[in-house]
Amino acid sequence: MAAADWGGKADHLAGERATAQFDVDGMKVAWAGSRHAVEVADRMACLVASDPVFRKDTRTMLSRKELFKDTLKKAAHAWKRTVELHLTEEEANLLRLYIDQPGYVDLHWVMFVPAIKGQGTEEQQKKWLTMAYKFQIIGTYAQTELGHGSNVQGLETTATFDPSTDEFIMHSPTLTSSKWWPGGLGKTSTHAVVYARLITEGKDYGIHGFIMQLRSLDDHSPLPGITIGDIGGKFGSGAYNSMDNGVMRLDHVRIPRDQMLMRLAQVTREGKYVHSDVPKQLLYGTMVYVRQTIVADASRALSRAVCIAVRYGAIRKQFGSKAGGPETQVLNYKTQQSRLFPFLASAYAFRFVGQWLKWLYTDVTQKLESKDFSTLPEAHACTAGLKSVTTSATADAIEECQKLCGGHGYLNSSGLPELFAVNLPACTYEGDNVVLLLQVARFLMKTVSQVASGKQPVGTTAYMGNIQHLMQCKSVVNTVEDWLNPAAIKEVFEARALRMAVNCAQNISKAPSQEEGFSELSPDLVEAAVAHVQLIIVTKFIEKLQEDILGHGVKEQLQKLCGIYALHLIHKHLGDFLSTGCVTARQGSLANERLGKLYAQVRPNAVALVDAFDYTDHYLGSALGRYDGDVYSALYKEAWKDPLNETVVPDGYQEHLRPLLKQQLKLSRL
Ligand SMILES: CCCCC/C=C\C/C=C\C/C=C\C/C=C\C/C=C\C=C\C(=O)SCCNC(=O)CCNC(=O)[C@H](O)C(C)(C)COP(=O)(O)OP(=O)(O)OC[C@H]1O[C@@H](n2cnc3c(N)ncnc32)[C@H](O)[C@@H]1OP(=O)(O)O
Ligand SMILES: Cc1cc2nc3c(=O)[nH]c(=O)nc-3n(C[C@H](O)[C@H](O)[C@H](O)COP(=O)(O)OP(=O)(O)OC[C@H]3O[C@@H](n4cnc5c(N)ncnc54)[C@H](O)[C@@H]3O)c2cc1C
Repeated sequence: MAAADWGGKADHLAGERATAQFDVDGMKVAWAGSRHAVEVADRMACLVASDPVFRKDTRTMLSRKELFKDTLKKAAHAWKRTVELHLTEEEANLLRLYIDQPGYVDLHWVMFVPAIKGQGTEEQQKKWLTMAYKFQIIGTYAQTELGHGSNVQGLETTATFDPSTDEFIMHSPTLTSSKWWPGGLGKTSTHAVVYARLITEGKDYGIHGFIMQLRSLDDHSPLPGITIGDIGGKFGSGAYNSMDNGVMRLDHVRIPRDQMLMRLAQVTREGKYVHSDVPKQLLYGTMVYVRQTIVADASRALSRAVCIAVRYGAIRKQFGSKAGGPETQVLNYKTQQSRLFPFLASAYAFRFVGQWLKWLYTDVTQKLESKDFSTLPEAHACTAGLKSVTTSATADAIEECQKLCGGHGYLNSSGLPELFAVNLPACTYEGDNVVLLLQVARFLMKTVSQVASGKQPVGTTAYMGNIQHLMQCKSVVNTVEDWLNPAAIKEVFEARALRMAVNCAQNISKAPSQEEGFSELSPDLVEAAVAHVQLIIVTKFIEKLQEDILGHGVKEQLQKLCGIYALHLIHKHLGDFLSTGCVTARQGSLANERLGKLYAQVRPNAVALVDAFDYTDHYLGSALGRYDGDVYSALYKEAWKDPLNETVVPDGYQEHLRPLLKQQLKLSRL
């Protein structure tokens, strides 16, 4: 795919590609999940790359207004192409992904539609989704308020039932109850699922979802009683500024009773509150769904950054050998490899755990449909934990990739600043990462206490059932080669995670109350949660390697990457492994030695390993990450596109620069 994009010009990376020891096409299949997935992704990526409307090379130079209009244009064109080409849902989602410009459509498809699917009755779904699927209405997800985001139960917007008219009165009683942040709310959405406190018969029943029309379908003006606007510019140029995150205040706006999403609870004509026999946590179901998709987003964002840094590292040369030989490719520096290759391994690790999480989510959804709610807590813990660990690691890695590319990485034309700015908020939206890790910790503390009372844990906490062994085992690793053994790796990750969780549980039990103990221990709990989530990622990578993986050398490369992922974590978190007694200092240094050998083995395959992500130059959007490696011509060309270069002498010369220079010249002659 990328080769087609490259159009037959000189391949400055050909030498790198020639050293690959595996079948890149086979790796593309392993990455994408199936041959079919590669094929559909290729077709959609080409469709976007070849359409001038989807150009994005000057995006960071647009004003906010121009960028927003450009986003509207792209979204409308994407919809037109979707209809004209009769794209399937899978194809349409990929088309949107490769357009690569955050916009109202994301919220419409990723949150508004799933919220109605998950929380609406069949009748409500039929009515609203029919319109949403045809884009007759545009929806958003209006939960967060100016005063509360993480604490959903603290939201203040009210929905008071009025039995005399069979309506809810939607109201923002305070400034802090203003809805604040919903994407697409600012200027685009015609409808929203609004979360508000349900009040009926004088009683507050807490947060529920309601469908509200916000704007006229004739002239787009806000409906009476609704004040609405954009919340203002955000971090970075271009980036998330294409999205109209919005503010909304409601002044006693009336909506019919049947616009309360009634799958989980209902209000009768008389105003009686009736709760269905489903857990109330299903109200949070849309967040579980989106958190699961964000793990896939994280692996994609990380792989883009790594692709840019690896290709550029192979082109960029600094310093020669002392004997006056050729200059060294910066990718050959061991420090560059030890900083970059763990990200390469993490991109693959996150991709595979994301594929597994998608499976888990589908499995839980099927169980919920048959009223089996038993796996919901685990689904919540896995989605919250993986969303948190993968997005934090990704944001940090993109920032480091900028540094790995030196000065040129700081240019917008490297693609890295925008990639960072777009993905940084993933650490916050859909749940602040620390708040989510505390949810994982809560789940772990419950599991530890269940294990103590003899209950056998299942799923991702099944390892905790092996408590007798894991609390006292010592790693058998004795040589550098022993760290190649997946069972040895898994054992130390399990022992570390369990011991950290048990330590926390024991310390909490010493506190005056469970709540005080949890609060006091929260920094440790967050670390225990990270250890548990990293164990899940390592385990799923190891399990992936047990599948049939086709293609010459593909499995061998993945084994190396799996080793790098696990061993770099042991190196990075050696304090945890040492303090919990899972490994000795000597075993820690053997792990590091093994890591160095793995980096050397991956080096000749590095460019091919990022080629396997199968990104077009359009999607990558980087002068440094081009498939053909023609970096310097691209940087040079990109510079001239800057509006500052539209004139040789800059605007402002006559008013500010010329008088200054003349004045100084006059003074010097005195
Ligand atoms: C598509 C690409 C386009 C191209 C663009 C290019 C790049 C862009 C890249 C990506 C963008 C694409 C997609 C991204 C999509 C969206 C991003 C944009 C929009 C973002 C939207 C939002 O942010 S919406 C708002 C999200 N808000 C939150 O997440 C709030 C976080 N807070 C909470 O979830 C909760 O309040 C809480 C969990 C922290 C606490 O809740 P509370 O009720 O107070 O809880 P307790 O702690 O007491 O828990 C009670 C029990 O409930 C259990 N529980 C909690 N949550 C859940 C759950 N979700 N599911 C199941 N169970 C849950 C909890 O465990 C307790 O159980 P126990 O009592 O048994 O212990
Ligand atoms: C780009 C972007 C898009 C968004 N889109 C939407 C949208 O479409 N719809 C929507 O409804 N919302 C949206 N949001 C809002 C988002 O969901 C919230 O910002 C998020 O849930 C975090 O909540 P907060 O802002 O209240 O953070 P806060 O909770 O105020 O966090 C502030 C700090 O306090 C810490 N903290 C908070 N609680 C605890 C605790 N219990 N223990 C320890 N530390 C704690 C956090 O770790 C953080 O460091 C979006 C946000 C962003 C940035």
